[in-house]
Amino acid sequence: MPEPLAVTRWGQPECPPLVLLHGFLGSADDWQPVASQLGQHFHCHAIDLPGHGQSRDIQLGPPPAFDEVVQRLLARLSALPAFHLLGYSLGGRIALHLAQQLDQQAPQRLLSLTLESAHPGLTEAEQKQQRLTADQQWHDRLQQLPLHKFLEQWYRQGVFADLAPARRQAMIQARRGNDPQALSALYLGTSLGHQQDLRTLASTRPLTLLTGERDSKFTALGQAWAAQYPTLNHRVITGAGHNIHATAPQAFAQALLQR
Ligand SMILES: C=C(O[C@H]1C=C[C@H](C(=O)CCC(=O)O)[C@@H](C(=O)O)[C@@H]1O)C(=O)O
Repeated sequence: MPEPLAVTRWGQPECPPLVLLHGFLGSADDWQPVASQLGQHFHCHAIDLPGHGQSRDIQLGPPPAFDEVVQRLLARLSALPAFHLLGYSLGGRIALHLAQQLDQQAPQRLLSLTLESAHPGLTEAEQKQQRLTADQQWHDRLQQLPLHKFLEQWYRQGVFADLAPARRQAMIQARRGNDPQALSALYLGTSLGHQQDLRTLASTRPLTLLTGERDSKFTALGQAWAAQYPTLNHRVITGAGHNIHATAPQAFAQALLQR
């Protein structure tokens, strides 16, 4: 019996369950800025993904790993008849794969799907290969550099351009407890280069995408996705960047509750 994924629970047990999936380098602790507000409306179940947080020792097989992560999540959530699902960035990409599986197996179990700054998938084989190459290069830096130097480079990527120096340093400090070896399998196994193009989910179920006004890349992705699938509920959060729940927690919680 494989070790279960770690889960942190809070909020009102009598309220509807909300499952939360953090992003790369994160953990259940990442939801702290919005925990109080979400806990008033949901029974929150924040998962630590493989290699992260209290699931640090949970490892995955060779890439691609989306199916394996989805099976681990289904095993961890088997006691929940139905739940709302929220995923941030890498966690949102995993949430898309989980939603696809649930929609095929037991669609009634997924009460709603909300993505925060998550890519729906690449469409061309060449794009996927280029992404796999880029992610391998980031992986190699993660293994070779001191972690704080990796994090300095990581949080200077374009999607994090909104971060003021103090906020960037706080992000870096919050991530310094990670184990680069432990992070490796999830990062490579759930690379965007391995992800399916799951845009069509926006036409088969209610799907909300939140992007930050100051994250031009993912806001543009959301606008293009909504143009192709007008049923996508794309909300742009004013003043926020890629990590909306950290930089605009009030607006994030309000958008989630209004979805
Ligand atoms: C830089 C890009 O993509 C990466 C950025 C965000 C994702 C993530 O999980 C970040 C979590 C955080 O540090 O707050 C990550 C992912 O989805 O795997 C991406 O690799 C980009 O330009 O697409």
